[in-house]
Amino acid sequence: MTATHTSELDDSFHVFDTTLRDGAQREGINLTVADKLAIARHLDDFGVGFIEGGWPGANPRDTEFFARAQQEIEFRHAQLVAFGATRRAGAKAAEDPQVKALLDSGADVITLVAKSHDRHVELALRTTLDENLEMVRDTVAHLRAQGRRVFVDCEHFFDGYRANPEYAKSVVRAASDAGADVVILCDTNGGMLPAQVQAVVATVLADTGARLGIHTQDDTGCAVANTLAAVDAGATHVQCTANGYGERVGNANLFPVVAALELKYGKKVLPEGRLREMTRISHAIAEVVNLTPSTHQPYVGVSAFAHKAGLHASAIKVDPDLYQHIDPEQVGNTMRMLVSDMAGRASIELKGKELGIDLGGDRELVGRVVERVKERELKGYTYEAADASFELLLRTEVQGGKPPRYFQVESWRAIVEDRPDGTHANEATVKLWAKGERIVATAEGNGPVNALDRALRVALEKIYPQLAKLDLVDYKVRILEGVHGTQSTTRVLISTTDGTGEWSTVGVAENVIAASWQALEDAYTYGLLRAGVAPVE
Ligand SMILES: CC(=O)SCCNC(=O)CCNC(=O)[C@H](O)C(C)(C)COP(=O)(O)OP(=O)(O)OC[C@H]1O[C@@H](n2cnc3c(N)ncnc32)[C@H](O)[C@@H]1OP(=O)(O)O
Ligand SMILES: CC(=O)C(=O)O
Repeated sequence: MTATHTSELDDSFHVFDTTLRDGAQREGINLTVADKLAIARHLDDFGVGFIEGGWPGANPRDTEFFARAQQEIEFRHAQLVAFGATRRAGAKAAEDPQVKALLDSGADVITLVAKSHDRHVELALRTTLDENLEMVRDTVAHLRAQGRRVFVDCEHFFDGYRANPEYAKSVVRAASDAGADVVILCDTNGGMLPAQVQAVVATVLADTGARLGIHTQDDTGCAVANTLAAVDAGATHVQCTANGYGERVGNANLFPVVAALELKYGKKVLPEGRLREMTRISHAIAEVVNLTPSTHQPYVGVSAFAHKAGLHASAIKVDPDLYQHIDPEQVGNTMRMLVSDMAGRASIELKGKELGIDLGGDRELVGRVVERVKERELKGYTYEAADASFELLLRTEVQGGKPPRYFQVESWRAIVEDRPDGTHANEATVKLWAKGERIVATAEGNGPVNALDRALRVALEKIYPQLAKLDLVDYKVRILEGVHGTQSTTRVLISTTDGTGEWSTVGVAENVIAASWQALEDAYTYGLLRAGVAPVE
């Protein structure tokens, strides 16, 4: 059995996470037992009350997960939940191997999925409506007799309620009367809207008196709203998944649901201080499932508190609350200023502050930076995606037009040789001056940009050994429509890391190699600045 539940939260409201069961049903997610254990630790750390770990007996991985989770994880907040179905028609729960596997999992809490839509009973289960009610009663009673706490997920509840409300409610009553602690109304096909959910939950609560929970899928884009509508109607148990992972388009996203409950409803659903860990935990789970975190996810996305419009920035300068619905720190996120051609003076001042560069309230200087950004963005540069190039531009203006410089390029050249056997040789030569020395370096690479990058490194590494730590981690090219009709320009964005941080730089030119060179030069210059190397005079 799982470790004793030690959370300071009471039982009157449940945050139930099903990332490891329904979340794992998302296309593209394929979790190992080690992944599941890692996610369970993150969810427990976040402070959810219940973690549905999977369907023991359905596959060896889920069976192993339950065995190992109970041995290896000391749950501080959550209780582990096993998921399975009601017994088969015409059999006894006590003799059903699937039900036995749920007990064998050792989980103290078991969620049973039950049919509550008459058509599903007849077509999918191929049994009678009465026998389905008996399957629910028998399975719940058997698990209760074995000392387990039971939740019942009423599959397709809302569609079933529309078709046959009395039957759908009779399934809720059967579960509750047999000893289920919570009966969860599921929008399995995800087709509901908030007003419908709210009305049905309120009626079922009034008519059955059962403790109700809510489980929503996001097929209408309303899973979070539907979950909150159910809470408004009296549901006291919400089933969600981290980052909204789940079957088809996904489930109700745990993070906005919990944030809304804590910050908008004033309900204490997490242990003290855990909400501030939400952004970190969302990203950590994305890392484990190997999916890039959505930048625009509410509350936890990197863009959730990123401000681009100049008018917004000018008000934020006075008070950040004027353009933010909460203080980002409440959920462990941070406010960011984006610099682009939509920026005004206030955006630049706030960005300067964020970068630790004192603009000293110099209106003329700030105005010059605004103009320069707008002028360069018109040519195709983009500074919201190239933070390091913006910082170099800002420092250049602060120093009266003198850029931070570590080397002076005399010339560069890249050659691509097409060979008769269809292969290509790429070679680049860079000639530059650094600390009074003229350096000529040549290198080969797997493409002309890679050859240039290597030649630049060869040229500079002896003088600046700090560059050895730098790695180019991303390279993006985009062809931009020409300002004057058919002529087009190329924009290159490069991301670089030194192992402790990452920065992006931009280059724009008619020629992709020239654009890449600009972005490379900025990347290396910024890397040296970050390493604390003093620019040469
Ligand atoms: C809405 C949801 O997301 S519910 C969660 C669904 N999750 C999954 O299905 C993932 C894990 N599932 C599996 O590994 C497999 O489907 C298993 C092991 C559970 C079952 O596999 P199989 O025995 O080969 O059956 P299969 O998947 O083809 O069909 C499911 C069976 O369960 C029956 N069933 C479906 N729902 C229920 C229910 N609530 N209560 C009892 N039986 C049910 C079906 O009628 C069908 O019975 P049949 O074999 O007599 O036709
Ligand atoms: C139980 C469940 O996952 C559903 O009905 O959607």
